[in-house]
Amino acid sequence: MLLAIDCGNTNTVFSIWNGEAFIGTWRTSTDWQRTADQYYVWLSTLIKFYQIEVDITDMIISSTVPRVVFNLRVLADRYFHTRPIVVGKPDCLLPVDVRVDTGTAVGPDRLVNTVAGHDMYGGDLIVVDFGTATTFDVVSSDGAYIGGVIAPGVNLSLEALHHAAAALPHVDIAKPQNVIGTNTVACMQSGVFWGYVGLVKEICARIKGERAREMKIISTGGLAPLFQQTEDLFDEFHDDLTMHGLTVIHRYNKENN
Ligand SMILES: Nc1ncnc2c1ncn2[C@@H]1O[C@H](COP(=O)(O)OP(=O)(O)O)[C@@H](O)[C@H]1O
Ligand SMILES: CC(C)(COP(=O)(O)O)[C@@H](O)C(=O)NCCC(=O)O
Ligand SMILES: [K+]
Repeated sequence: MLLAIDCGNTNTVFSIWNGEAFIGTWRTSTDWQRTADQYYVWLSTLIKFYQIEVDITDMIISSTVPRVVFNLRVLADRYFHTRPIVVGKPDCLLPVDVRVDTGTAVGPDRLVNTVAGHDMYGGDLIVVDFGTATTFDVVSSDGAYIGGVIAPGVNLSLEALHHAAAALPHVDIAKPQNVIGTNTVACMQSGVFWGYVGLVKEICARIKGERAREMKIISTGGLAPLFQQTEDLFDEFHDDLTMHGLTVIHRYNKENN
């Protein structure tokens, strides 16, 4: 069985797969100081709670936080006696090309999203991932990652308002009923939510313009469901796109490495 780990700047998601069959998924906050022993206690407790038969033989990691990889490697070695594939490392093969400026270290999550998008939807794609940051990954007709856009994340934008302005409270994001807010919280939610709708529309339109072609827009990430509530920003929504990409990359490395 495969343990696939997607570590973002906010959350780390563990998923277990038996070939193509999905077994289970659990989420913890990202903390580079968490040790291999702590991960194992947490994971084995959940597996026991759900009464799942698990035999992990393989592990693949994508991490936007380089420091967490050390303890995840120890987890693989000590508890599962396996050497993990780490996306972005030279010994991890990718089934797609990466066409960016020399020396650019593309976020591994963006590479994984590209592979998943290409596997599921072919080419000419824009993958929008609403995580800590909001990323737009542009996928060419042959499935290559050819660049994209990085914008501040939705929660990050709300946090920035709260931190910089003494009278603005901490606010959770929600879709506001109206654009004109009649209280502070509604005003802040409106600015970020509708501002984001505009940001997504404008950036996607300009990407399509620059590429001079129609492109399919796919959304994923923790906050993607929020924007599913608004008028057709996206052609597809895929909750666990990144996890799917990790299984594809794992299989590709098993077959070719
Ligand atoms: N179901 C949810 N409802 C509300 N906020 C969420 C949910 N899941 C994640 N978030 C928030 O969305 C943001 C992005 O989450 P996530 O996609 O896990 O980020 P990352 O991949 O960067 O760790 C975080 O600020 C997180 O707190
Ligand atoms: C842009 C990101 C911070 C997004 O990370 P996330 O929101 O998923 O935690 C991550 O992909 C990253 O660190 N990228 C490196 C720079 C690049 O992709 O060009
Ligand atoms: K992201």
